[in-house]
Amino acid sequence: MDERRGRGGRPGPRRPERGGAARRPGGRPGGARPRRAPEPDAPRQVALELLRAVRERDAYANLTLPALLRERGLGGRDAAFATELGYGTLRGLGTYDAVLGACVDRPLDAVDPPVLDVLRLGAHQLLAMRVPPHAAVSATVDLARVVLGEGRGSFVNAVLRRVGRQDLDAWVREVAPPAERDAVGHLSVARSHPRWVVAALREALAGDDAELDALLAADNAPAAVTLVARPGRAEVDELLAAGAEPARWSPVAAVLPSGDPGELDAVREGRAGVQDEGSQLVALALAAAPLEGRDEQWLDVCAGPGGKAALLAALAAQRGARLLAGEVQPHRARLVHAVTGGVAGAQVVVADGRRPPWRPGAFDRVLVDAPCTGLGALRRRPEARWRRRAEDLGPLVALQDELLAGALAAVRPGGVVAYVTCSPHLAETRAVVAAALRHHPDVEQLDARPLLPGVPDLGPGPAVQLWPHRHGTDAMHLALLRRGGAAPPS
Ligand SMILES: C[S@@+](CC[C@H](N)C(=O)[O-])C[C@H]1O[C@@H](n2cnc3c(N)ncnc32)[C@H](O)[C@@H]1O
Repeated sequence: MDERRGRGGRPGPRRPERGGAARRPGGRPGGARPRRAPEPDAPRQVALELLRAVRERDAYANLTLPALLRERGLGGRDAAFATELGYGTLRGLGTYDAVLGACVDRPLDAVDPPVLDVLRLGAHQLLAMRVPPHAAVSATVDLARVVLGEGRGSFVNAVLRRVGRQDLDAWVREVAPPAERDAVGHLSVARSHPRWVVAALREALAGDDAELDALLAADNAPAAVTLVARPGRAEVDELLAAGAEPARWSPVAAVLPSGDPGELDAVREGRAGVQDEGSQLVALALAAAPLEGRDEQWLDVCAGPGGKAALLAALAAQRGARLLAGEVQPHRARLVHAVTGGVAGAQVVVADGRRPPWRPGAFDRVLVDAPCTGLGALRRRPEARWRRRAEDLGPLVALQDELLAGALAAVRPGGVVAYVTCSPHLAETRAVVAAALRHHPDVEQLDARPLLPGVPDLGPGPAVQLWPHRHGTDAMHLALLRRGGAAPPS
């Protein structure tokens, strides 16, 4: 099929309706109307601009989309539609490209990238949204005509008509390798994750393919907006009174079912914040870890942008302890300052956790929330799975090893280090901890599971592994390590 062939499109002007049938304006008596370009459909245009920004500028979708919505003045249902279309298309790219590959008679990388963006948007509407098929095709073709020109419009029309000939399940049966022959390849296409990511998650789930399927499906669903009431500064009841609902696990969490969290007083005033429940649970676990002797100085080695630092600083202040938050990037250190600034004893310093300015052995509790692949937070970052490469692992693991060694040097004998990643990848979790235990014979790993009271299915221990499909949280990993030796007097 040639995208430049023919001048397709429908006769006469049409206004694409979001989610509904294309509507014809009232006809004029007496014959032909001059041909007009279709009117732009703002939510679809916004979704298309989002795809382009991610593709061309490596933009972060979760930062770009809100700005585009503001710029276009979109709110309410239009904003929700643009969000579902843009984020859903980015998440589903792997599946949609496999389908489109069967509908276009050339390799997809020979299709102009802007045309491919439009085709992907059309495929998402046809295969995963409740948009009537004729409206999905006509509104997307109109978008192509407005943005790319008439000839591209007829190419898009022809391809999307092929896509629409069967539903998603039928397409997956046709284009994915059979699960019996290639389970990883099948799930990679069916659940739209890169093959190396599926293989890594499968290993982390000990090869249980039913659980793996549930995890990959959970990655494709938007995460709930979870709030944290920072202890001593806000109460969960205040969040509930403002429209939030009780959360499942964290005693300081509430879930906001709809609306802008920035409109809640407690969030605007920094007494509460937006934070995944898994992140809350690992910070609460570090604060609750049993400790002999002094409990005055806490350290967060990798604090930016500051979600866990804000919670730890509040918990420390309640007990008369103080948090020092380190962060290597100055602009991220400023973000940490913004969320911890009002808390007694909290301090922020720009520092490299591998060559830190603080005294060895000075801290009683240390958090190292290490930079990682982020494979546990794919629900929140629609494009992240396509951006990460398996080759990123080596340098990240080397950095994680060094940062954990730095944290173990910073903690006093008898003190506790929490090693945390928002990735369940075994190379970033179990292997990093095993290497640290090998290199530090005086360090013992504690069973972290009892420190998350009431949370089931945390894995075989001693580390904790949370999962989106089991707990509704990001896939946070927590290992708790205690440095040996006699505790200093309190
Ligand atoms: C996973 S994020 C931490 C998230 C943070 N704990 C929170 O809850 O908001 C990792 C952070 O480590 C920082 N980082 C990377 N290398 C570092 C280093 N060598 N020393 C200190 N911080 C580092 C990154 O800039 C990033 O802000």
